[in-house]
Amino acid sequence: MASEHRVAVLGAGRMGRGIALSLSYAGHPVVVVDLKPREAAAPRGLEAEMRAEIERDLTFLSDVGVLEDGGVEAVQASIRFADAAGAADAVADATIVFECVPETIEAKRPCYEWVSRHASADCIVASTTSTIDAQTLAALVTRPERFLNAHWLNPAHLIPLVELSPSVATSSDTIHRMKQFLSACGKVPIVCASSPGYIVPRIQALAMNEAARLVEEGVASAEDVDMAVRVGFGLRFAVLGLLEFIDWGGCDILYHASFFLSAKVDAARFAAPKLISDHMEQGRRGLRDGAGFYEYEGVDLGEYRRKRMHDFIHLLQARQLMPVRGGNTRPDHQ
Ligand SMILES: NC(=O)C1=CN([C@@H]2O[C@H](COP(=O)(O)OP(=O)(O)OC[C@H]3O[C@@H](n4cnc5c(N)ncnc54)[C@H](O)[C@@H]3O)[C@@H](O)[C@H]2O)C=CC1
Ligand SMILES: O=C(O)[C@@H](O)C(=O)[C@H](O)[C@@H](O)CO
Repeated sequence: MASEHRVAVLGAGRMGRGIALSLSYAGHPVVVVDLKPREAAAPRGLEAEMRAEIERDLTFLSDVGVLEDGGVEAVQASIRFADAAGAADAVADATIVFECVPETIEAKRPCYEWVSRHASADCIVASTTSTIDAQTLAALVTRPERFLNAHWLNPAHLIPLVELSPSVATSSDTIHRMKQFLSACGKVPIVCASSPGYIVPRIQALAMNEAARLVEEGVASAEDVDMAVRVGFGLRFAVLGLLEFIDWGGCDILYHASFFLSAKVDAARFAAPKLISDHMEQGRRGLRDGAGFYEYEGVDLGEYRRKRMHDFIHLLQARQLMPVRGGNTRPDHQ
C-alpha cells in the first residue's frame, strides 16, 4: 500500500481515469468524482464508460505480463465512482484531491469553490492542469498552503513524470507529502516554479506546433515528421536531456543554428535566450570546455560517454533499431 492517504479524483475523463488507474495499480484505493450535474441515468453511463476504458488498459497490462492474474479485478475493485449527488461524502475524508476537470477557469473555479467547502481544511488539493500556473489557481481555493499543481502526462498510468508546481503560498510540508506519496506510487515527481506550462507542456507545445508547421509548409509529411521524432529527436532525448545535449553537442552549434534559423525561418521563434550567448562568452560551451549547463571538472568523461552509449545501445536494442554490421536494412518502423 503506497501510504495511508485517502485520494479523490475530481473528473472522470482522460486524466481522471489515468490517475485513478495509476494509483490503484500502485495499490492505492481511489474515488473518482464527477461533479458535473447530469440527467439521472447519465452518471451510470459515465461510470460504465470509465470502467470500460480502465478495463481495456488493465487487460492490456495483464496481456503483456505486467499485471498478475486477478490484477484486473483487484485494481477495478479499488476504484470507486461518485456522481454529483454522492460527491460530498466521497471527498469528506480525503487527504489528497487531484482536480482533473476541463482546462478552463470557468470549469475549475466552481470546482475549487466546491472542494473548499467539502474537503477537509488540511486536505491537499492539486490540479492536473496542462498550462494554468499554480499562482492563478491558488487564488480559487481556501487555505492555499495546501494547494499545488501536479501535472501528470497522458497516458498517466504509464508516463512516470509528475510535474509539481507550488504557488508562493504552498507550504513545504504540502510539497514534501505530495512528493512522498507520488514516489511511493511509483511516479517520478519533479518540482518547478509556478509558471504557465511547467517544463514539458511549454517545451512540447513549441515542438508540437513546429511539427505542425513542417506539414503546413509542405516541408515533410506527418509520417516522416513523426518518424524523425521516433528514431531521432525522441530517441536521443530519451537518453540525453535537452540541456545535457547542448553540452554534449556544443553550445556553439545551438548558438550558430539559432542565428541561421532566426534569419531564414522566424526571428522571434528561433532566437536563443541570453543564457546561450553568455555561455559562449564565458567559454561554457559544454564537454569541450569542461563546463556548460553542467560542471565536468573531475568527471571521467570516458566513463560518462560509455554510460550514455550503453543507454543508447539498450534503447536501440529494445526498439530493434540497433545498427546492423554489414548494413542490412532495418525492418520498416511504424
Ligand atoms: N488530455 C490530456 O492529454 C491531458 C490533460 N491534462 C489536464 O487535465 C485536466 C483534465 O483534462 P482531461 O481529463 O483531458 O479532460 P476531459 O474532458 O477528458 O475530462 C474532464 C472530466 O471532468 C468532468 N467535467 C466536465 N465538465 C465539467 C465541469 N464543467 N465541471 C466539473 N467537472 C466537469 C467530467 O467528469 C469529465 O469527464 C485539464 O486541466 C487538462 O489540461 C493534463 C495532462 C494531459
Ligand atoms: O503531455 C501531456 O500529457 C500534457 O502536457 C498535456 O496536457 C497536453 O499534451 C498539453 O501539454 C499540450 O501542450
